[in-house]
Amino acid sequence: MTYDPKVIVALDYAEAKDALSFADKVDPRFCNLKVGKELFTAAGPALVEKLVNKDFRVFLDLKFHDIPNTVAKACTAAAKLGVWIVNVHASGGPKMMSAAAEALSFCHNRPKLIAVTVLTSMDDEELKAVGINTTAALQVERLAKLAKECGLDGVVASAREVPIIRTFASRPFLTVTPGIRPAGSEVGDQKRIMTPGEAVRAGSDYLVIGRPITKASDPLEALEKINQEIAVSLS
Ligand SMILES: O=C(O)c1cc(=O)[nH]c(=O)n1[C@@H]1O[C@H](COP(=O)(O)O)[C@@H](O)[C@H]1O
Repeated sequence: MTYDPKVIVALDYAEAKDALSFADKVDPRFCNLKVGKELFTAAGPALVEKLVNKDFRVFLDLKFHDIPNTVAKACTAAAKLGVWIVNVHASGGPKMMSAAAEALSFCHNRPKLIAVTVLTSMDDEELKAVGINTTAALQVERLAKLAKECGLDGVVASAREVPIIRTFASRPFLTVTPGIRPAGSEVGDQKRIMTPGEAVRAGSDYLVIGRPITKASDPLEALEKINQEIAVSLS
């Protein structure tokens, strides 16, 4: 594959048919796709394999967070689907992350393994509510360092934290950033947001974008506009 689109469209649909209808209209040159908990629970591995067979790079976003053995086995099962990226929660700890990385090292067509640091829907106050008395930025820094030490390929964080991550983890360590909101779009439940242009200027490798595309009156036009904003910001 010679193309490397920066957008990962979050296919947060309730049914396989909606996801497939979107995938039928877009070209893998213009976006990657993400299958998350809602769609995977409804449609399962068969849908993931269909998207992979359409030549899309698929990020299977199941955010595994369990004991090391369970997460390692779940990652191995995900690898068998031919996905591009799988993820775990960094707060599952270093033993869990290392077990996942080790399990994947034995897989044919090894997917990239990335760790969610602090969900983009959380701010400092939410962190405090779960007993983490530091800022989201410092917690992202701590967990991203841990993920790197455990041999992961990158992290999920907000684009706001990418410059901090880049001080200790240069490419090819990946920064995958949800919480992307084009200017004027609805913020919804996201807290640590940036526009597509700001995110790529901050150094984000891939931008995870759901509702601003999937809920737009014309999703393809919304994707095209975002791709244009990214191209302008990179030029
Ligand atoms: O791992 C993720 O993809 C993820 C991590 C995170 O911290 N925040 C976050 O929003 N996501 C996912 O990114 C997508 C964002 O969707 P929108 O808020 O609709 O753009 C959703 O599918 C989330 O599950």
